[in-house]
Amino acid sequence: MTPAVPAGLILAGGLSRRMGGGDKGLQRLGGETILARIAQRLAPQVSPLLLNANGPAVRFGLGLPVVADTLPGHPGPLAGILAGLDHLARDVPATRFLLTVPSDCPFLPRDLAARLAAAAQGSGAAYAVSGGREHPVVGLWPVASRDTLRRLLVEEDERRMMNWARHSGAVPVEWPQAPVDPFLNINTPDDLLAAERLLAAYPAL
Ligand SMILES: Nc1nc2c(ncn2[C@@H]2O[C@H](COP(=O)(O)OP(=O)(O)OP(=O)(O)O)[C@@H](O)[C@H]2O)c(=O)[nH]1
Repeated sequence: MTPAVPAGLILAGGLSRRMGGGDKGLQRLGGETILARIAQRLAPQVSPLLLNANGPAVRFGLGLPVVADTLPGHPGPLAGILAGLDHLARDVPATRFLLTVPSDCPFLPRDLAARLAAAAQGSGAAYAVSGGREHPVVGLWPVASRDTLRRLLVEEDERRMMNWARHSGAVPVEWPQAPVDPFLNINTPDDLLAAERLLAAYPAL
C-alpha cells in the first residue's frame, strides 16, 4: 500500500549550462525564484520536503534540509534520487516513498503527489506525462528500490531516467496541458522569458 504522504526532493544538483551557469532554480519568475515557487507547491503535498544540491547550499536560502550527491562527477538526476532514497532510509525510516521533481518546473500540479501515489498502488512507482511527453524526473519511487538504483548507476553506468522508470515498473500518469503544460521546464534565458509571458497571461498559475 502506498502511503498518502511521501517525502519530496527537489533536484537542484545539475550544472544549468544552458542557462549560462549558476543555478537555474535561482532565476526569478513573477517576483520570486523558481525554486521558491516549486517549494510552495510541494510543501502541502509531501513530508519532509528536501533539497538535493551540490556545493554551498546557503545560496538557495529556502531553509530546507539539503541532501548532496554521493556519487562523484555529476552523473545526472538519478544520482540525486539515489542520494534522497539513501537519506530517507538512514534518517527518516518511517517514510517509504520519495516524490522527485526538477528545479526548473515552476507550474507543477497541486495534485502531483496524490495522483502519482494512487497510480503507484499496484506497481510501486509512477511518473508524470503531459501531452504524450514523458517526464520521468517527476516521479514517485519506493525507498526499497535504492539498492537496485545504486547497482544500475554504479555497475551498469545507467544515466537515463526513462530506463530507470521502466526498470522499476513505474506507471505513466497523464496531466492535461491546459491552460499551460504543468511540466513546462526552464532551461534557457528564452524559456524564462516565455514563462514570464505565460504568467502574465495566467496570473493564477
Ligand atoms: N543531483 C543531481 N541532479 C542533477 C544532475 N544533473 C542534472 N540534475 C538535475 O536533473 C534535472 C534535469 O537536469 P537538466 O536540465 O537535464 O541538467 P542541468 O545540469 O540542470 O542543466 P544543463 O546543464 O543546462 O543540462 C534538474 O533538476 C537538475 O538539477 C546531477 O549530476 N546530480
